[in-house]
Amino acid sequence: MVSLSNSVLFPLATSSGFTSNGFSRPFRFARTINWYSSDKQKEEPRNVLCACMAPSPNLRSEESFATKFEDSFKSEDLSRVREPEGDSDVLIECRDVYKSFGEKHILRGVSFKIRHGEAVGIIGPSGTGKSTVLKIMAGLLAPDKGEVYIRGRKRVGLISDDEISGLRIGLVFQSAALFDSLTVRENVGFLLYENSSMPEDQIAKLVTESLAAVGLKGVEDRLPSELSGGMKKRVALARSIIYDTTKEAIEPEVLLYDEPTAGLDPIASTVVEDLIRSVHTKGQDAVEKPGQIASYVVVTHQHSTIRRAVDRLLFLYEGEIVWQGMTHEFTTSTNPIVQQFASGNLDGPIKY
Ligand SMILES: Nc1ncnc2c1ncn2[C@@H]1O[C@H](COP(=O)(O)OP(=O)(O)OP(=O)(O)O)[C@@H](O)[C@H]1O
Repeated sequence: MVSLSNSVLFPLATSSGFTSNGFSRPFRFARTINWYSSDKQKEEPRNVLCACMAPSPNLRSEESFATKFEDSFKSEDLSRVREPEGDSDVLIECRDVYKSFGEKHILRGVSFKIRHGEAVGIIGPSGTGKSTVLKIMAGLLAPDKGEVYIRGRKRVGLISDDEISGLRIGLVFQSAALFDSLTVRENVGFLLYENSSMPEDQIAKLVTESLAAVGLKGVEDRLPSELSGGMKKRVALARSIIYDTTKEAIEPEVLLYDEPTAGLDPIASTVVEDLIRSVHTKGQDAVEKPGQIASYVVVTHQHSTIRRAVDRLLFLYEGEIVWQGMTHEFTTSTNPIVQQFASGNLDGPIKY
């Protein structure tokens, strides 16, 4: 399976199954594709893999989830935070994860769990490693030390074809790096064109519906270069929510959004935030239904995104999760790091 430029959906991927053009099947689009994973890292076009695994789901209802978290994260001091009992609904867990780039020690013992039904935000100062955490969760980067568990099973290194399907993880990258030589229709429908047996007119219909869901109409035949930055982001989101409707049941899916509203005007941000909420299906409704986002994680700096699209927050600072709590607890926190970040004050423990 293939991951795409700005949005990625990756049920199963094989490190060995890719051809020289980066795709495991004869490629329908003959034009050259350049893919860059982010603005920060202009990289060579590359193959990105993904996928997942896991035991059969034993997932709890939305109600029990909500109750657990209300109870569990009242306290903001990490040493006092109680973990909810039972881990049967944990979809992704990072346990004591370390990651360095050369001399830069970015992550220094990051631990957290993403449970079925959750809408989690990761916040923290710039350059603190939030995108790195997402890439490690997605299996695009391997931790130097520590473990990533996908539905209770330890992932070994990067994603590989040895793994058993059981959870789809999608990553919507920070930049709007669509395939520049493909039309919007081809970009949004890419996975279906390449990996499904759906007829092209059916895919085209789904593309139009996905675009409509993000507030775009009549752009199917345009190239990315003919779109504004905000429109490109929305096209990428449309691609992240499209799915094969001919499948009866698939694994639950976790979507990871890297700054989905950065650079958008306030109204476009609201459209995207509401879309993120709308594709999220909690509880039993999300179990083994195609196209349902069981949980999602958003890296963001935007207050509106935190308010509208996130229920629980993880605060990453100096390589560790220094605070976590429900969104409504963020602004009333007495943690000096959180207080400084929430107020934007120059004085405080965070030094720039
Ligand atoms: N592939 C890489 N090679 C070298 N350094 C990297 C790589 N990826 C990230 N970094 C560095 O790791 C640090 C953390 O980057 P990351 O993008 O995860 O931070 P972030 O918290 O998401 O930042 P921002 O909020 O500004 O987007 C930065 O100093 C970045 O330059």
